[in-house]
Parts: sequence; C-alpha cells; structure tokens
Amino acid sequence: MEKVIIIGGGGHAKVLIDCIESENKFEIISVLDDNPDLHEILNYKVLRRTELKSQNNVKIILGIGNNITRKKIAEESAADYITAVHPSAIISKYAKIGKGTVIFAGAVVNAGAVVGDHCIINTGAIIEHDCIIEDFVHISPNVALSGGVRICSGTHVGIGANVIQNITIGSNVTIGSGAVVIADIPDNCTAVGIPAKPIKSH
Ligand SMILES: CC(=O)SCCNC(=O)CCNC(=O)[C@H](O)C(C)(C)COP(=O)(O)OP(=O)(O)OC[C@H]1O[C@@H](n2cnc3c(N)ncnc32)[C@H](O)[C@@H]1OP(=O)(O)O
Repeated sequence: MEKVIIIGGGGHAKVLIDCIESENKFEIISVLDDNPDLHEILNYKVLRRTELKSQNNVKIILGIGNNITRKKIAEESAADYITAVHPSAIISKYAKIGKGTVIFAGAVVNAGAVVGDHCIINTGAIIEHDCIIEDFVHISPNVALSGGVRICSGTHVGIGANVIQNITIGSNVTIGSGAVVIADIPDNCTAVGIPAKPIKSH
C-alpha cells in the first residue's frame, strides 16, 4: 500500500483520516502539525516537521480546512499529492477531480463536473453536472450546486447553501451558511441570506 503523510491535525484532519482509512488505498504513516500542544489525533501520533525522519516514496495530503492556509502550504512545497475519495461518495466517470482534493462521505459529483486541485468537497455536498470548482475551494457539508455553476479559486461555500444553475461565485468569497445564491457574486466578499447578497468586501 502507498504511504501518505497528512499535514494538519485539526478537525478537518480527523474526517480526512477516516476517509483515507475507509478508502483503504493508502497507509497513513504520520500526521504533521506545528502546534506544540497537539500530540495525538484519533489513533495517530502528531509530529512536528522537525521530528519527521526522512522518507522515500511518500505522498502527501493537506488536512487543513482553511483555504488560505491550505493554499499557502501547497504553494510552498512541491509534493506528490494524493486525492482522497470516501467509498460512499459518488463520482461520475465523466467528472474530473484534481490532485490534493478530498471528497468526503456521501458527496456526489455528477457528469461533466470539473473539480480543481486541493479542494474540499465536504460530507453530503452535491456538485451537479457541468459545475467548475477551481483550486483551493471548500464546498461545505450539504451544499447543493445546480448544473453549470462555477466556484472560483479560494472560495468557501458555507454549510447547507444552495446555488441555482449557471451562477458564478467569484474568488476568495465566503458564502454564509444556509444562503440561497440566485445571482452572480463578485470576488473578495462575504455574501449571506436568501437571496444571497454581499455584506462585506475583503
Ligand atoms: C465540517 C465543517 O464544520 S465545515 C464549515 C462549516 N461552517 C460554515 O459553513 C460557516 C459559514 N460561515 C458563516 O455563515 C458566517 O456566519 C459568515 C462567514 C457568513 C459571517 O461571519 P462574520 O464575517 O464573522 O460575520 P458576522 O458574524 O459578524 O455577521 C455579520 C452579519 O451577517 C449576519 N449573518 C452571519 N452569517 C449569516 C448567515 N449564514 N445567514 C444570514 N445572515 C448571516 C449576522 O447576523 C450579522 O448581521 P447584522 O450585521 O445585522 O448583525
């Protein structure tokens, strides 16, 4: 079995560990986290980067929920990233999934959808046909994206949000939990509500 190291030891890493164990394709050999107070996660010892012995032929996955931190680490280190897909997720054979991306239990990615690198498609999220999910996006649990939606890079779609067909949500956007998006959302803002409207720029 191929060996993998998880970088990041927070809540998202717990679900990722469970996903990788369920998939049974990779052996998790270490979890790395720079927080000196973090010593164990589930059944794994957490190591600092300096404590890791040099490893050959090891693959990496980022267990970090925050899009900005995940992007920073991915851009700092050229590694051989795996893609983790929970066995209960349904991925169309006509969909494309990028490297470093994780797809959790019960998620559905339908035909013609393209998911970029280092994305999180969280538990029970639905990515309908022909959606484009750019790199470093997080689609939270129970989000439903209708057909032909584009989510630009670094955006976080909050838990339970719904997006109607053919909408574009810009880059580095946060969509609030439970929002219903019925019009395009510009870059660099937070949008909430039904219908979703920008409430702040950042
Ligand atoms: C497995 C996992 O855990 S995955 C992670 C899942 N978590 C999420 O999806 C969280 C998504 N985050 C949210 O919904 C947050 O509330 C955010 C990002 C939209 C806003 O957070 P902040 O930027 O801190 O804004 P803040 O809490 O100050 O709220 C600003 C205003 O928006 C309102 N607001 C905040 N969130 C929402 C929302 N989801 N829907 C409607 N209104 C909202 C607030 O009531 C407040 O209104 P007011 O100014 O009239 O008082």
